[in-house]
Amino acid sequence: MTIEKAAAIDQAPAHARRLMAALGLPLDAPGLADTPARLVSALYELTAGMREDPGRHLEVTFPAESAQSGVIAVTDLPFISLCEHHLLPFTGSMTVAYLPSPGAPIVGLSKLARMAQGFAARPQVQERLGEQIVESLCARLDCMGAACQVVAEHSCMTLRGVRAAGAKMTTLHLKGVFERDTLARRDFMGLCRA
Ligand SMILES: Nc1nc2c(ncn2[C@@H]2O[C@H](COP(=O)(O)OP(=O)(O)OP(=O)(O)O)[C@@H](O)[C@H]2O)c(=O)[nH]1
Ligand SMILES: [Zn+2]
Repeated sequence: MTIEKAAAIDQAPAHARRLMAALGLPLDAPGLADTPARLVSALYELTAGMREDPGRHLEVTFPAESAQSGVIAVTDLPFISLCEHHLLPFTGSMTVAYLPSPGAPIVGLSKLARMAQGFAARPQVQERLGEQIVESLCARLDCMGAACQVVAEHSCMTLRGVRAAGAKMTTLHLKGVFERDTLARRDFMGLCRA
């Protein structure tokens, strides 16, 4: 973080306090005294992906054991993101996959999760999140394609507004071989949530 940004974040609890005051919240109540600072701290944590390049996690690779490998996927990957319209969380799970080019290095499994969670830790819409994940895989890895399914519950839609408790959004992004080849797509869809 730059010195300018460090100074700005120091001011943030005072701004949060003004926001709470404008809402008529009882700032003098003992339980709320530290809430402005906690709110800033929580939002800072939930936007950590703004302060990193999530794709850098894909730089840790290993030589492939054999020249021909199949689809590599991580399934049921949990994530927390912030809806950019309301700054309320949306949470769920993802299936993230890529097909390495023959003989190309493969990436450490946890790095797929770190990369995906890094893009999630930004103000997002779900569609962009899935797209950034497949674009990052295709840009950083020697692969024939990448795919990502995201299934999430948006609290802006379940806890407020239309209050559609339990409603979920599903998005699918397919690139390269997953877009062109029905067999690769079928393999991927077999790994995804129904
Ligand atoms: N496509 C898409 N829409 C989203 C996502 N997150 C939130 N939204 C929607 O963004 C829209 C914002 O609409 P607005 O009318 O500006 O906001 P609002 O008045 O709070 O709308 P309501 O939620 O209907 O009360 C809402 O329909 C949200 O459900 C997302 O990841 N993808
Ligand atoms: Zn929202």
